[in-house]
Amino acid sequence: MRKPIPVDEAIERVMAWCREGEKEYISLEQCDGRILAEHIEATMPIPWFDRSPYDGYALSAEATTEASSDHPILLEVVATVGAGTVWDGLLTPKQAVKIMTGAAIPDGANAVIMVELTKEIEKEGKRFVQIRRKVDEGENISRVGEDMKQGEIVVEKGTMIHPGIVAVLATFGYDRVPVMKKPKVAIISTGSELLHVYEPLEKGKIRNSNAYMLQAQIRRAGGEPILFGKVADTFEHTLQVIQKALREADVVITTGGVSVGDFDYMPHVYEHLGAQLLFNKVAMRPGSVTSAAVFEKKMLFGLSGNPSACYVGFELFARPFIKAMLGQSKRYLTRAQAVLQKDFLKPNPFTRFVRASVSHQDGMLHVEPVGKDKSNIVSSLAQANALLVLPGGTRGFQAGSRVDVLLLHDEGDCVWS
Ligand SMILES: Nc1nc2c(c(=O)[nH]1)N[C@H]1C(S)=C(S)[C@@H](COP(=O)(O)OP(=O)(O)OC[C@H]3O[C@@H](n4cnc5c(N)ncnc54)[C@H](O)[C@@H]3O)O[C@H]1N2
Ligand code: MOO
Repeated sequence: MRKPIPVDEAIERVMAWCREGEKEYISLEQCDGRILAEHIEATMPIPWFDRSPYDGYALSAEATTEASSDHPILLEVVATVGAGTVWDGLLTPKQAVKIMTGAAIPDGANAVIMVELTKEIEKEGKRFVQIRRKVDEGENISRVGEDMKQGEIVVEKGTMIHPGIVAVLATFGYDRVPVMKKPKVAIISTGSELLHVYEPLEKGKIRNSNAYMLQAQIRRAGGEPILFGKVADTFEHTLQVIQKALREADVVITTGGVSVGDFDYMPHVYEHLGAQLLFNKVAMRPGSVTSAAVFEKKMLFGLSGNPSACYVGFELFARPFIKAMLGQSKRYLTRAQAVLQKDFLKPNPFTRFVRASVSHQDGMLHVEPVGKDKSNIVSSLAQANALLVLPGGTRGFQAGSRVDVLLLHDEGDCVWS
C-alpha cells in the first residue's frame, strides 16, 4: 500500500534536493526573459556627468539675482551645445550657453533656464538672452548619480530580465549578460497507446498531448525541454530511455506508468536503478499518484499520465524545482484570495486543485470552477487560469466563501482598468 503524504511535505522533500545551476554569458540582445546570474551593481554613477534635462540656457544663477519681468537681464550667448557635444570653455557670470536636453553642463554654469522663459536678441553682431526671473542654483540640472549611485545594487541576481532591466544593462555597457543556464529537462511519455501528433489515429490510441503541454510548461518555468518521445509499455524500453535521459538532462520528467496497473513500470524502474524514492503518493487530487525519486543527485518526477494530473503535478513540484535551479526567489505560483461564485461541495480527504477561472470585479478577485473536473480531462485545462485550492478534510465551500487560488498565467496578465 502506498502512503499518501501532504502536498507541503512532498514539495519540501523535492526542494531539499535542489541545487542552483551554472551561469553562462549571452548577448544583451537575447537576454530578455532570462534569469540574471549576478547582481547588477552600478559600476559608475548615472548620469556620470551633470547634464541638462531641458532645452534652454546654462548660466550662473548668481547673475540672475536681480532679474525680474520689469528688469530683465541680458547674458551674452557664447555657444550652442547639443547632446553629445561639450563646450570646453569656462562660463563667466555675464555669459550663457544655449544648451539642448542631454548635453553636458558647461564649467562655470550652475543652473539652466528653459528656452520658453527666455528671449534671444541680437545686438551689435552678438547674441544675448533675456532673463526675466531669478534662477536658483542647481535648477534644472540632472546631477551625477541622480539616477543610480555608484556601488548601488540596481537589480538582484535571480530576477527575470525584462525590458527595463535590459535598459539598465545597456546603460552599464553589458554587451554580454551573465544569466543562469537553462536546466535541461527531459520529457518521456510512457504508454503503448500514444501516437505522435502527426500520426493517423487508430482505435484505442490517443495523441501524446502531455509531452507538448509539458514542453510549454517547462519553457514557461525557464527550463530547456528535451523531448525523448514516447516509450511503449515495456520495462526494458522504459528503463533504457530513462537512463539515456539521466545522462543528457538535469531533470527527468516522465508521464504515465506510475499507478498500480500491470504495465505501470515506473516504480520498477526506480527500484532497478536504485533511485531514492521521495514519495509515490500525495494527498491531492488530481495527481495523487505523482512520484519523485533521486538518482545520482538528479530529480526524476514521475507525473501521472492523466493530463490534468500531469499538469498540476508539474506546476506544484517541477516548476519550483526548475525555478530554484535558476536561482529565482519567486518559485511558486502566486497564491491569492478570491470570492467563490458558485457552490463547490465535494467532501474529500485529499487537497483538491480545481481548474478554475478568476476575474477582477469591483476590486476583488472572483473565482469559479471551469469545465469538467476529472483528472483525465484536457478541455478544462484550456479554460483555466487558476487552480482553486480546497484543503483536504473540508466538505467544499459555498458561494460567497473566501477561498485560496493559485494563479496560473499571471506573468503576462495585466488588468488596466
Ligand atoms: N486500481 C487503480 N487504478 C488507478 C488508480 C488507483 O489508485 N488504483 N489511480 C488512478 C489515478 S488517480 C490516476 S491519475 C491514474 C494514473 O495512471 P498513470 O499515471 O499510471 O498513467 P497511465 O495509466 O499511463 O495513464 C492514465 C491515463 O492518461 C492517458 N495518458 C497517458 N499518457 C498520456 C499522454 N502522454 N498524453 C495524453 N494522455 C496520456 C492514458 O491513456 C490513460 O488514459 O491511474 C488511475 N488508475
Ligand atoms: O492521481 Mo489521480 O490524478 O488523483 O486522479
